Amino acid sequence: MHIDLETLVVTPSEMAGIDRAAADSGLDSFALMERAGQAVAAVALRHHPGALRFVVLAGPGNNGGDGYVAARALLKTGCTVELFAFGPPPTKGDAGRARRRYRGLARPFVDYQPMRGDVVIDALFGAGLARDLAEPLCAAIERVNSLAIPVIAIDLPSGIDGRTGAVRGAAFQAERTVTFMCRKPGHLLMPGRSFCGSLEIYDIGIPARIVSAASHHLRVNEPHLWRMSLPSAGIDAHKYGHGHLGVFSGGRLTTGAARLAAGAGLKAGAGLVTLLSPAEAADANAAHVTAVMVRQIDNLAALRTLLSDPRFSAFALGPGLGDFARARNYVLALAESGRPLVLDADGITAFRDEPDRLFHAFSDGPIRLVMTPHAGEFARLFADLADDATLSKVDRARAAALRSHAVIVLKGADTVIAAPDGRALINANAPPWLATAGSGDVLSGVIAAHLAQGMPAFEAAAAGVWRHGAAAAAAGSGMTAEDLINFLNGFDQIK
Ligand SMILES: NC(=O)C1=CN([C@@H]2O[C@H](COP(=O)(O)OP(=O)(O)OC[C@H]3O[C@@H](n4cnc5c(N)ncnc54)[C@H](OP(=O)(O)O)[C@@H]3O)[C@@H](O)[C@H]2O)[C@@H](O)CC1
Ligand SMILES: Nc1ncnc2c1ncn2[C@@H]1O[C@H](COP(=O)(O)OP(=O)(O)O)[C@@H](O)[C@H]1O
Ligand SMILES: [K+]
Repeated sequence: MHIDLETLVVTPSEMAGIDRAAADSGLDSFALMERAGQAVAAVALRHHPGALRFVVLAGPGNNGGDGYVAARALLKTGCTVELFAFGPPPTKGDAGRARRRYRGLARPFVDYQPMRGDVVIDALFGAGLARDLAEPLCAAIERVNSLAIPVIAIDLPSGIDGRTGAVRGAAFQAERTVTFMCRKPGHLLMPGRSFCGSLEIYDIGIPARIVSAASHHLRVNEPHLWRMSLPSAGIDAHKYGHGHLGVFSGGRLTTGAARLAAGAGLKAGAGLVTLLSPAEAADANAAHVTAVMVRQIDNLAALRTLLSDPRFSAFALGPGLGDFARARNYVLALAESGRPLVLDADGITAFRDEPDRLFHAFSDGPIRLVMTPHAGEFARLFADLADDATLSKVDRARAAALRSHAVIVLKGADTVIAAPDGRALINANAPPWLATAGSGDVLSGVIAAHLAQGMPAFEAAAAGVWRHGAAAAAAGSGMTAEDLINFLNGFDQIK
């Protein structure tokens, strides 16, 4: 069986379990450290063959142990190497052994004076970072950062929490980070990701089955995880075979957001898309669309009539909607109808005073609600989860999915997609220019188009987030939300 470590993400505590399982299976743990440190030395030499001196900053644990191995390997090649030890130098275990085999000088950390021309090997803390860094460490790290000294971080830039991606006091702004076996959440979640520089994942020889057995369904969002759920376009395809998506429009002055979602839905593959518009905005909508249709829906009775047409296969509600009472009534009617729904923006905010009513409405049967909040909208429905500083973004999205019986797309530079069954993905293909007015509306439309075509909710959301990021990358900086729609690729072009 092929085990895919490429997309797997393991937390530091899972990694510690993997370490133990590897040792229990008879693997030589010192050999793992040796390979880790050697890999770091090789990376340092490959990228900085002309360094004036390599400065290894070694901590008291196994991250430090990797640093002693790297220092020994670099010394052997004739480089200038200086090692500064923070805290009590390791005496026991693999790190103690690595320290004893290093024959160079180990000076106290406080003696380190950063100089231009240094290349720092950051071996202070990795997976074992347990608390905020104290002041002398923070000051030293900030000094290295301010001099723009290249830093090669071992496992994680010291100061980055591997579980949450948070900065614990201060962190090295690494040029590159060398990690082992697979990525950790701190490499992908913000702000951690922005401190890692380019990431190299090195296989130090822990069997894949041991790594995957200890992990808990967290992965990087990549097409092969959902490609098999994509709708296929047969030669005899009919437009209704690709579903009919209904997108609810806001009032007279706020119709643009729904039109972005509707346009994106059509481009993303829905067979038909209809804007469901209040009377006051129907003309404005009709004047602006061509392939997208417009239908007037002014009240619950009209919506119920529409829902009696079984060809409407999914809905998107929220972008630019405005009227919260209307939003709640419509959402509850949609829940009753059993149709899948993407709930975004005002559709989410509409339930801020009674989130349980929303969750209850979708609590039975297969998952058919996808919510796409940014952090602010998330806090409106899940205030306790948003306020709990001990939770990572993954923990938050997972807990919210479980509570709401919905797929949660918690947006941002590091969008997390989570399902009630615990599956979670971190998205990593979105360029920063995706943060532009209306791009969230486009995302709602793409995900809703996938639902309309019958994709399961988690895969629909994951594929939507990825296609959205890929479209932004293809559109390039300076794009607008309208441009983004035009750069959505067909399913057959997803590599
Ligand atoms: N998993 C694997 O298979 C492999 C893992 N490998 C490597 O092991 C690394 C994990 O090693 P690790 O568990 O020893 O933790 P590590 O990051 O060295 O830190 C722990 C030390 O730091 C200290 N400390 C913590 N926070 C602190 C703070 N704020 N301020 C000051 N001190 C603080 C803490 O002290 P304590 O909390 O006990 O007081 C303890 O002494 C991993 O990142 C990878 O590089 C490789 O060798 C290959 C195989
Ligand atoms: N720094 C960033 N890098 C990449 N993508 C981002 C960044 N910030 C936000 N995004 C993405 O941009 C979109 C913004 O959506 P949203 O917050 O709803 O804005 P709007 O309401 O203007 O559409 C989301 O898909 C989000 O994941
Ligand atoms: K480190």
